[in-house]
Amino acid sequence: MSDTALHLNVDNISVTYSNGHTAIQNAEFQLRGGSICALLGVNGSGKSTLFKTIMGIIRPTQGQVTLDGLSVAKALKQNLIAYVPQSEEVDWNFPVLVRDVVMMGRYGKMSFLRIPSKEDKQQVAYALARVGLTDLAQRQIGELSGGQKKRVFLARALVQQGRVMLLDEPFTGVDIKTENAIVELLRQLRDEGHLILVSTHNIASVPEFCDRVVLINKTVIANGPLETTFTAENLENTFGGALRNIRYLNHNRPTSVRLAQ
Ligand SMILES: Nc1ncnc2c1ncn2[C@@H]1O[C@H](COP(=O)(O)OP(=O)(O)OP(=O)(O)O)[C@@H](O)[C@H]1O
Repeated sequence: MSDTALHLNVDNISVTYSNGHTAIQNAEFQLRGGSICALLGVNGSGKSTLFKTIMGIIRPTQGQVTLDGLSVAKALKQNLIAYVPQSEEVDWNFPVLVRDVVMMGRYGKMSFLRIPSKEDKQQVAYALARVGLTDLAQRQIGELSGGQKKRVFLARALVQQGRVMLLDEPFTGVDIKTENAIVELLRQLRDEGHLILVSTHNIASVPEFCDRVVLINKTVIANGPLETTFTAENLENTFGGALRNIRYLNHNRPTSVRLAQ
């Protein structure tokens, strides 16, 4: 990893919603570019809240998030962060074409008139090809399958060319072929120096493509390289009774994990 790799610093943040509920308390970890990190935790453990805080959608009540020393607001202005939200957070009835949703990822690079340049159009075409959606560019987003919808937002994040990519449950509702295609794309982005933070409930797939893990339950239970952090003990501390069928390999590292229904 080069010295120029980007640094994401989550510095002792706490987040309390307006109803008084504290979703994150004293969470702290650091990540660097050129890695794929899994964000793991039970339902309601604060994963989406953490993403939204890193994206500047929610302000922490304590602590701060910085990227290469920049505040989130400044990092966003420089288009450093791209976000692939959970599907439920998107209004799929909004009448807009696939191509236009992807073009939204270029808005930060356009003048206020938002007239796409040749470069903008080329980037959109390239991103659509990279996620295998070229043939669906003229479709309304509401007319896509679950997996295709995910890929539209991946393409939008790609054209933004952010150095940090946050993916909230990118594998939910997608078939195995699409999951493999997304994983391959994430690997390529990692190799290009991007920092990928991905929340997933598919714990069994984590060792296949992640180099690091952050385990959370309101606060950070453990974080670090896969080899030392993705351990049965840490997973049990994070998921408790929800874990079943852990098969252990060397070094106490699970090779196969299934969550109880
Ligand atoms: N807008 C909100 N106002 C109040 N509480 C909220 C709000 N959004 C989330 N919460 C609460 O904050 C906690 C963390 O929620 P969050 O959505 O971050 O969890 P998550 O780990 O992403 O869950 P999941 O795996 O189910 O997507 C939960 O207890 C949730 O009920």
